[in-house]
Amino acid sequence: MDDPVLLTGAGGAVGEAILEGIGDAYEWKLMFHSPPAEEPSHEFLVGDVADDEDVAAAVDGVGAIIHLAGDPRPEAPWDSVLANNIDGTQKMYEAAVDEGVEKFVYASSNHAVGAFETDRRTPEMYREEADFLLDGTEFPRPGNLYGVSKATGEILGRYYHDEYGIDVCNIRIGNLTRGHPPIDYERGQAMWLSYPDCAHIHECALEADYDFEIVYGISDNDRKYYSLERAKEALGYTPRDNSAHFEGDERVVEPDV
Ligand SMILES: NC(=O)C1=CN([C@@H]2O[C@H](COP(=O)(O)OP(=O)(O)OC[C@H]3O[C@@H](n4cnc5c(N)ncnc54)[C@H](O)[C@@H]3O)[C@@H](O)[C@H]2O)C=CC1
Ligand SMILES: O=C1O[C@H](COP(=O)(O)O)[C@@H](O)[C@H](O)[C@H]1O
Repeated sequence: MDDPVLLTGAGGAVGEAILEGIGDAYEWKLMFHSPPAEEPSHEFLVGDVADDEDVAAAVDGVGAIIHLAGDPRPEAPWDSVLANNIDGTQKMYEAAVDEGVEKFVYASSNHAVGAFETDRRTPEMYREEADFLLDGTEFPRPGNLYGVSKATGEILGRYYHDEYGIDVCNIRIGNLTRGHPPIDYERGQAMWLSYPDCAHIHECALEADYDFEIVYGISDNDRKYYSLERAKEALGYTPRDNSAHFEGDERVVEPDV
C-alpha cells in the first residue's frame, strides 16, 4: 500500500501492537478519540467516528483504512455499541467509498461467533485434542450485544463491497495480550494473538489482493478452534507464536524465525 493508511482507534491496545510492529512501514494517519499524551510521530487527528465531519476529515487523502475505533467491551450496553460500533462503522464505510478508499480492514471479534461455545462444547473445545473448528464460513452467532455489533460491522462490509467494490477484510481478533498468552484462562490461550502476529496479520491485510474476506486473527495456538487456513491462503499470514510455547508468562519454546 503506497497511499497513506488511516488507523482509527490508534490510541488503543490493537493500535499499539500494529504501530509497534509496522509503524515504520507505512505513511500513517492516526485517529484518536482524545488528545494523545505524547506527540505522535505520524500525522494525526482527534475525533469521533460517530461524527460525520470528523470522519470526513479522517478519511481525506487515504488509500486504506484499518478501523479499530469502537467500544471493545463484551459487556458494552446497546446504546454504546449502537453509536460507537455500528453507526460509527457505517459512517466510516460511507466516507471511505466517497473518498475512493481501496481497502477497508475491520476489527471484528471472536464475540461475533461466541455463542458457538456452548456449555456442551466448553471447556473441552479449548484443548488441543478437540476437533471442533470454525473456519470463517459459518454464519455469525454472537453471544452478547457487543458481538452483535461486530457481526453487524462484517455485514456492513459485505454490503459496501458488493455495492461499491471496496476491498474488505474482516479480522475476527481473538485475545490480544502483550508478551505472553493469558494466564490460567483456556479460552484466552485458545485464541491468543501476540503483538507481533497482530501487526503481521494487519500488514498482510494491507498488502494482499482480495475482494471480501473474513479471517481469524489469532496466533497459531495448539489449542485453537479457529482455522487459520483462510488467513494463510488469502492474506499470506504466517503466524510465529503459539500459546503452547509458554508456561505462564515464561516462553519455553522459541518461535521458528
Ligand atoms: N483487544 C482485543 O483482544 C480485541 C479487540 N477487538 C477489537 O479491536 C478494536 C480495538 O480494540 P482495543 O485496542 O483492544 O480497544 P481499546 O479500547 O484499547 O482501543 C479502542 C480505541 O477506540 C477509541 N474509540 C472508542 N470509541 C470511539 C469513537 N466513537 N470514535 C473514535 N474513537 C473511538 C478509544 O478511545 C480507544 O482508543 C475494537 O474494535 C475491538 O472491538 C476485537 C477482538 C479482540
Ligand atoms: O473482542 C474482544 O475479545 C477479547 C477476548 O474476549 P474475552 O471475553 O475472552 O475476554 C476481549 O479481551 C477484548 O476486550 C474484546 O474487545
